[in-house]
Amino acid sequence: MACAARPRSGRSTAARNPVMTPTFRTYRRCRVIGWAASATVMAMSQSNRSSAVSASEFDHEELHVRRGTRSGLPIAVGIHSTSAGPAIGGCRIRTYADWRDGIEDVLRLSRAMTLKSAIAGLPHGGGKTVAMAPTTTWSPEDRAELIRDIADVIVGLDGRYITGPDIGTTEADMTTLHALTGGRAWCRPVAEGGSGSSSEATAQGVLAALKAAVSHALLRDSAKGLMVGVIGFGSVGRLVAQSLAREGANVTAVDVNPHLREAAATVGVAWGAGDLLRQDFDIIVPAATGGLLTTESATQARCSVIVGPANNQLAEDSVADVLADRGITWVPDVAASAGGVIHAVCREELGLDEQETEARIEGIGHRVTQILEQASRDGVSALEAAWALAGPIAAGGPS
Ligand SMILES: NC(=O)c1ccc[n+]([C@@H]2O[C@H](COP(=O)([O-])OP(=O)(O)OC[C@H]3O[C@@H](n4cnc5c(N)ncnc54)[C@H](O)[C@@H]3O)[C@@H](O)[C@H]2O)c1
Repeated sequence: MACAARPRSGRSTAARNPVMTPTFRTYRRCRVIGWAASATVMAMSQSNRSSAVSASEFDHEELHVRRGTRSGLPIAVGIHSTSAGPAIGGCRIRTYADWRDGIEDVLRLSRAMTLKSAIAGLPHGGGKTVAMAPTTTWSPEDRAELIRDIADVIVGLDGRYITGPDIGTTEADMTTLHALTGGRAWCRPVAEGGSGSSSEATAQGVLAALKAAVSHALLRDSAKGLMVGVIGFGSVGRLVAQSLAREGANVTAVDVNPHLREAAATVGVAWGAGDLLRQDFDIIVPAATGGLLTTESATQARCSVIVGPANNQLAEDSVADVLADRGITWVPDVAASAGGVIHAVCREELGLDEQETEARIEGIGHRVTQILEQASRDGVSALEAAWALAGPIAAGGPS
């Protein structure tokens, strides 16, 4: 049976900080370097796109936009902050309907990485690479040229940015990038000296975050007997679903790939249909792509807790207020999804063993409790509480 949502008091962030549309002013804070820099800014200033973006969101140290000399494809690297240490964040290769979506992606994702690193207590700021793949079919040779172009951009950043895998890149790509950039790429395969796949560590972090959220919102010490909907049965989603089913939760999963249904059945996970967010569940685990939570979907959501690994779950920051106002406990994805990056940093940089690394990942639960308690105490959204807690750390202050 799904639990009732609790309303909360307090003024919304959106009310205090009016949202701005992207304009020249929004972007001028970035040090835009490289190909089409001024065109980028001007095109954005003339754009009538309706997506709303807060001005502070794009307060980046650097935005590099280059056309690869071999591939001819646009590559953008956003460095949001290096205050706490070199910026870290994955390398995404994907097709965008409009190149401005790629720029927006790199800015949003690199900013989120600053918050994620700070919440996780890592000595790093946030960065991201977005390489815009062609809409037409391309060959493995074309792709290899793009990887070499990406390496050139990273080398040019003199150690201010370290990359890793993300949508469209693999551990094998990290082997290539590691070799071409003098080690500024993490998560090579374990056999090659890297920390390998981050999926298990990410799932462990999501489970720690979920336990903290269930304790805070539902006053329970486990998910046993609760109804859980998992959206996305991929690498992380299936590990989370399987673990919760083993714990005694009633787990239902959906995925756009219907072939995963059999795999779900073998681990005791039911297969659902339609939009789980609009169905009765205690907990929803977003484990597919970003942007699941819009003002509309947040208004119609019927669960008590939302916690999952998907990056950029909020279509815009103000959705965190909609969720909080409706009494839905949303765990910021920057906290819930940090297990993977904690694993990479602990294993590849800090020299910790697996046991010490696991303990650091479990610490996500403690951070989530802090965020949710502060949000309740101050009557603000979990996103605002996360920035209040981690903002000073992200700026290089005490942890
Ligand atoms: N893998 C990690 O270590 C890690 C770390 C941090 C964040 N994340 C984020 O977590 C999410 C899941 O990561 P993953 O590694 O499991 O990815 P994945 O690609 O293995 O799995 C994603 C799954 O979602 C499904 N999917 C896509 N769109 C969907 C939709 N609209 N509805 C239902 N299912 C849909 C895909 O078919 C796929 O099975 C991603 O957003 C990723 O960026 C992953």
